[in-house]
Amino acid sequence: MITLASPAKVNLFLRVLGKRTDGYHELVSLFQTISLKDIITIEKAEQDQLSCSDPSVPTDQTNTVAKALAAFRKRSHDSTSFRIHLTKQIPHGAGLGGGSSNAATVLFGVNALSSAPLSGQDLLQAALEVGSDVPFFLSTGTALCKGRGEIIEEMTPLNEEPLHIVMPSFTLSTPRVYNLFQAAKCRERSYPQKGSDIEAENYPCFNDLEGPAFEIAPLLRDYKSFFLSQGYDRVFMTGSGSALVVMGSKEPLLPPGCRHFPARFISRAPATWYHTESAS
Ligand SMILES: C[C@](O)(CO)[C@H](O)COP(=O)(O)OP(=O)(O)OC[C@H]1O[C@@H](n2ccc(N)nc2=O)[C@H](O)[C@@H]1O
Ligand SMILES: Nc1ncnc2c1ncn2[C@@H]1O[C@H](COP(=O)(O)OP(=O)(O)OP(=O)(O)O)[C@@H](O)[C@H]1O
Repeated sequence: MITLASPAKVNLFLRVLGKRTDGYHELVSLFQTISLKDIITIEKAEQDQLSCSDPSVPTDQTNTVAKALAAFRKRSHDSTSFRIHLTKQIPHGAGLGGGSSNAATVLFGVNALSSAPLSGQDLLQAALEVGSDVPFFLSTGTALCKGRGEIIEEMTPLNEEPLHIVMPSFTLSTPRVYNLFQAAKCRERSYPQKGSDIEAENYPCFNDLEGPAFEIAPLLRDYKSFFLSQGYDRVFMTGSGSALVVMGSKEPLLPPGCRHFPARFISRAPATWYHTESAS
């Protein structure tokens, strides 16, 4: 049996360039893994069995882990069955990529337990089949991502920064947020075009999806203003929301009903996976 950490991500900046003919949006985003994590155990078994500590997460074929197993088998032609258990701590519908991270972690784990039939490139293709955010989680933790998110420029780790994830009592649907995105309503901002242009201690923090997300959930705009009024200068939504990121070490005062997760940036060494103890 192996036990692996499955970390959340934040999008430190997320620029949406426009809608493509295939329905997806073209992005440029600085992705970073953080210490908030799920724990996944994987072992070989007589038949597939998926269980989860959170009863609100489906354990059928719609679970990203089941999709990852199917994508692995399609390429490896290996029919070994696995018992997989997810201990969830990452809130879902949050823009923290929890389901995507679980899928990448399982791709890494079953490939390792099966003596690595898939190459790194095969794993990336299997990952993209599951979702746009999944390939990033096969990186070492800091990357400038383009395209749907699958064109990954790995970077050296950024400076350690404490942050706070604030999770409202409501979630947001990724397709719904993208559907409301209007490029014309977005403020033009300059952003680094290459990973090598990004400084470890100085990078922009913004999210072009805040406009549509705040339209769906106006409370989120009030929450952002509330944190800015407490003196934080970097407050932004991650992914398609609904979680907000508040950068800084001081613990923020929370609006009623919100949950709070202190976190920090993490990375992994190539050829290993995220350690279960490397997260808070
Ligand atoms: C918002 C982010 O989390 C930023 O990292 C991602 O772009 C979302 O990635 P994800 O959750 O893996 O999304 P997917 O499962 O691939 O796509 C769900 C839906 O989101 C929309 N979608 C997603 C990614 C993208 N680049 N453009 C899109 O328009 C599409 O409507 C798609 O049908
Ligand atoms: N392994 C999984 N973990 C969490 N949710 C899952 C998983 N598999 C399927 N889901 C479903 O996917 C939905 C979105 O979960 P996820 O954690 O990926 O959201 P998210 O934080 O919005 O992610 P993203 O940033 O990738 O859009 C959940 O509401 C849940 O029903």
